Amino acid sequence: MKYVSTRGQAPALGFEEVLLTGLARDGGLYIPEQWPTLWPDDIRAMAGLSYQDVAFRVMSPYVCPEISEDDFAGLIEKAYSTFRHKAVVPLAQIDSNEWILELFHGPTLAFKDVALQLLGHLFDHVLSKQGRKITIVGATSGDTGSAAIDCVRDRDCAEIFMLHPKGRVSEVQRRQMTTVMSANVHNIAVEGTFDDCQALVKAMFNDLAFRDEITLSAVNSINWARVMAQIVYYFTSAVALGGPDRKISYSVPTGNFGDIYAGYVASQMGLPIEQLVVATNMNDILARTLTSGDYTVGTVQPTISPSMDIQVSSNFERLLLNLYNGRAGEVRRLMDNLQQSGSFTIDEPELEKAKHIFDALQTSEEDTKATIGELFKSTEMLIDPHTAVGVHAAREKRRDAATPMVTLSTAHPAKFPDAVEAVTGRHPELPPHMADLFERDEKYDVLPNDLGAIQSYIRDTLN
Ligand SMILES: Cc1ncc(COP(=O)(O)O)c(C=O)c1O
Ligand SMILES: N[C@@H](CCOP(=O)(O)O)C(=O)O
Repeated sequence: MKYVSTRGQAPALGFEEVLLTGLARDGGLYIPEQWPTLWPDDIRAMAGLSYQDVAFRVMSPYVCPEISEDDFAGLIEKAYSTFRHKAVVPLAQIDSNEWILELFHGPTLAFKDVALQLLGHLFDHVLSKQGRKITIVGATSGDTGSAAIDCVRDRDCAEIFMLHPKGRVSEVQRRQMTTVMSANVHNIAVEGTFDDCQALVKAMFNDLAFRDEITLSAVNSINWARVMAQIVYYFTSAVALGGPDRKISYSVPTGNFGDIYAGYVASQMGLPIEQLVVATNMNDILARTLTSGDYTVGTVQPTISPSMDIQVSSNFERLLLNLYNGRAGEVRRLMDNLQQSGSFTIDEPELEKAKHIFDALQTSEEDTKATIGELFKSTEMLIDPHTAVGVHAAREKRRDAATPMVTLSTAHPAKFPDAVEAVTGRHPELPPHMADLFERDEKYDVLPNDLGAIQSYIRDTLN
């Protein structure tokens, strides 16, 4: 499989180089040259298989034979052995024909573990084969950070620098990152928003001399391998609910558009998906764009679902290339507009194409809280605020009550205890391996939102 940049001006790469490269050298994101197809019989044959077996069938066309089938199957086994649920991502029914897909049973209690536990093993495998070391620089609004740190902590092959927006992640999220004392882990609280952190990371990738000097790699969803691993759970959940002989709809709490883009890829590979609902909080740039075509960057507003407090949504660029049928010149035109004026407009035919499968809704803080409360009352289930945004949008935007609707439950409620307790009166408990989180020492540095300052910090730490 070859991968090409969304902007069409970087070399095509194989899987291993895409894994290590992160952002393409022309500023674009890598995607596969074509989608592998899984035919209805291939999908039907997934019924009753373990998550690991389905993961192999879905991902191996992207990875093998560059990594041998045996090695890849072994990496998958190791990656999902750390999950607390045998099904890895179980489904829970919340109403008639309505489900949540629990993606938070990994070590750091968020859906990011599903991809990042695998990424850690892929990095190890490829880097030891090539005898190389990398420096990872990532940006987090709370969840990618701890999941990425967990997957590379104490490994010789990587140093990791994680940028989070100071004061804008939950205390549990911050402590999950800053209480890791491993020598290869470096946390930086940036005086800015998540968008600032992400822009700093992209600027480091676009500084080609710097990126080569430190052998820069990515753990954010700009890395194709992140998206790839997230495709799998659309297949496992659809098959459990009668796919491919029945269409399934999904509602996905959305920020950087990685998780829902993985659903779009699943549909392109052959999974019959009726509808993908883009569920945003008050930071509604994606809901606005998919309604009117106008992508205009606004100011980030803090919410009770902080991991989605994002305006500049990285993976939307991947969808644009698909909507424009691979015409990278069109993506460059839109991205140039974005850089120059802070906005772009999707052309009408491409917007219509998107609307075939995507619906979108912005959920207010009040509706988020009401959904947490309502679900607790009707099912005794505690859900986190991100999941609540998804459930609310699922209920408002559902096209057909006969089609099963699955909301991706992206984080454990104990990551956001204050918001959940305020509504339900019930304190969601952290699992035993994190029970002493609030007693652990923290280690992090605070830096200004300044590229030079952060590059110097990274250079000084590495030397
Ligand atoms: C808990 C949670 N839900 C939803 C999202 C949104 O996912 P994506 O950025 O892939 O759209 C994030 C982070 O991005 C998250 O941490
Ligand atoms: N919500 C994310 C933001 C980063 O998104 P990513 O999927 O591109 O890593 C977070 O929790 O850090």
